Amino acid sequence: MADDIPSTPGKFKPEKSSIYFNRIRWYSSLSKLTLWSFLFLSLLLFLFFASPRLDSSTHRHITFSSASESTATWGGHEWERRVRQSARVKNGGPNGLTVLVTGASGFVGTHVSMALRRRGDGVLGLDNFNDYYDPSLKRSRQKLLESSGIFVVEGDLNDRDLLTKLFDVVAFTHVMHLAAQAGVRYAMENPNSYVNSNIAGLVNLLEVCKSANPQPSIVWASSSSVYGLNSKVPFSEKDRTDQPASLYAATKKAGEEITHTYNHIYGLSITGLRFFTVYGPWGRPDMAYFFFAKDMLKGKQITVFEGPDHSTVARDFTYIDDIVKGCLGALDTAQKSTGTGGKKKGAAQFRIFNLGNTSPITVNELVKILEKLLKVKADKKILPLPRNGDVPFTHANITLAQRELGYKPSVDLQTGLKKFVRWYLHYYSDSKKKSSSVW
Ligand SMILES: O=C(O)[C@H]1O[C@H](OP(=O)(O)OP(=O)(O)OC[C@H]2O[C@@H](n3ccc(=O)[nH]c3=O)[C@H](O)[C@@H]2O)[C@H](O)[C@@H](O)[C@@H]1O
Repeated sequence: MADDIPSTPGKFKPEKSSIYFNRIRWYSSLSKLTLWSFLFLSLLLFLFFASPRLDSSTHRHITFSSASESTATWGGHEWERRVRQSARVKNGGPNGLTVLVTGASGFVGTHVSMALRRRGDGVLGLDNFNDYYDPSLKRSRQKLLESSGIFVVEGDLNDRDLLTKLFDVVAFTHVMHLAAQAGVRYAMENPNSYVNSNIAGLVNLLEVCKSANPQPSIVWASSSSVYGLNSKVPFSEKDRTDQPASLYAATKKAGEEITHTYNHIYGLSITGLRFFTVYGPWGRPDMAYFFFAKDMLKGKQITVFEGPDHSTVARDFTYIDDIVKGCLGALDTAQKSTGTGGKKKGAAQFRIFNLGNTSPITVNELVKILEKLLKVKADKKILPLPRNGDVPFTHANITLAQRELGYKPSVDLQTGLKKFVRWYLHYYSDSKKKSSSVW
C-alpha cells in the first residue's frame, strides 16, 4: 500500500494499530474543530449585533492630529447635506469657485474662507483643531465661519477615507491648502508633527486630488523660511532654497518638491505661495507680535533676539488682508489640472510666488509700535538669536506675484498692528461673544 511505503528513505512507516488510533484522534479533532468554529461564529455574531448601529454612510474615525490625538465623527446624510450646502456657489454665476480650504479654522484659513464666501464662492472647510495653540481660538474662528454659512469639517489631512468622501460628495474646482504644522522654533520640540502634517498629510491630500475626477487646482502655503541661510536680498523665487535653517523650513521645501512631482506625473495644477511672517486680527498666539502684546499687557518680560555683533533681527511682516488678496489672485489665475482619475493628459501649470510686504522691519521697531498702541513700556531682555531655526532677516521680492497675480501689498506694519491690537483687546476682553463684530 502506498500509505505503508515511506516516500523518503528514513521516514517513519506507520503500524496498522497506530493508523486506527490516528483515525480516532482525527475524528475527535474534527469534532473539536466544529465546536471551536461554532464558538467563533457565535462570537462574531455577538460582536456584530452588540456593536453600535451606525447609519450606513457614517464613519467614526480616530485621527491623529499634529499636536494631539483627537477623535472626530463624520459621515451620514445630514453631514453630507451640510457639506454640499457649504460648498455650493452662492452667486449663481458660472465663474464661482468651489473650494476646499484645509486649515480653515487657522489664521490664514479663516480669512481666506471669509473672503471667498463674501465673493459668493462655494467654501468647505477642513480642520483637525489640534492643540498646538489654544483650540478655543480656533473654535471662535469656526463660529465666525459658521455664521457666514461655512461648514468646517472636523478631520485630519491624513484621513484618506474622509478626503475621498469629500471629493465624492463635492466636485471641488480648487483646493486652498493651508493646513500645516506651523512655527519655526517648535520644530525642535516636536519634529514628528511637522512630518505628519507637512509631509504625510500633504502627500495624502495630493493622492486624493490626483485621483479625483475632475482634479482640482491646488494653491498651497509654502513659507519664506525656505530661503533659510540665503543672504542675497531681496529674496527672489530664483534664489537658492537648499539651505533650510529649521525642520519646519525643510518640510515646506520638501512640499515644494513633492507638489512638483504630482504636477509632473499626474497633471495637477499647483501654485505654492511663500508667505512672509503674516500677522493681523485672529492671528496665531505662537507668533512674536501676538505673545509680545500679551506679555507686555501682563507686565511680563519679553525676549528680543539680536543677530551676530548686536545686529538687529528683521522680518518682512505682511498684513493678513494683503495675503488674502494674494491667495485669491492665485486661485483666480490657477489653470485647470490636466489629468483625470490619476492619469495625466498634458503639461499642467506649476508656480511659486513670494507673498511679502517688501519692507523689512526690525523686531525692536515692532516692539516700539506695540508699546505705543498698547500704551505700555516693554520689559525687554536682549538675547542672541538662538540656534533653533530662526533666521536673522527676511525680505521679499514680489515682482513675480505683482505681474502674475496682481498682488500689491498696501498695509504697513503700524496700520496692521493697530488693527491687530484693536481686535486683541476686544477679543480678550471679558465678552468673547462680541468678538465677531471686530473683523
Ligand atoms: O515667514 C514665514 O514663513 C514664517 O513666519 C513666521 O515665522 P517667524 O518669521 O520666525 O515669526 P515669529 O516667530 O513671529 O518671529 C518674528 C521675529 O521675532 C523674533 N523673536 C521671536 C520670538 C521671541 O521670543 N523673540 C524674538 O525676538 C524672531 O527671531 C523673528 O525675527 C511663522 O511663525 C511661520 O509659521 C512662517 O512660516
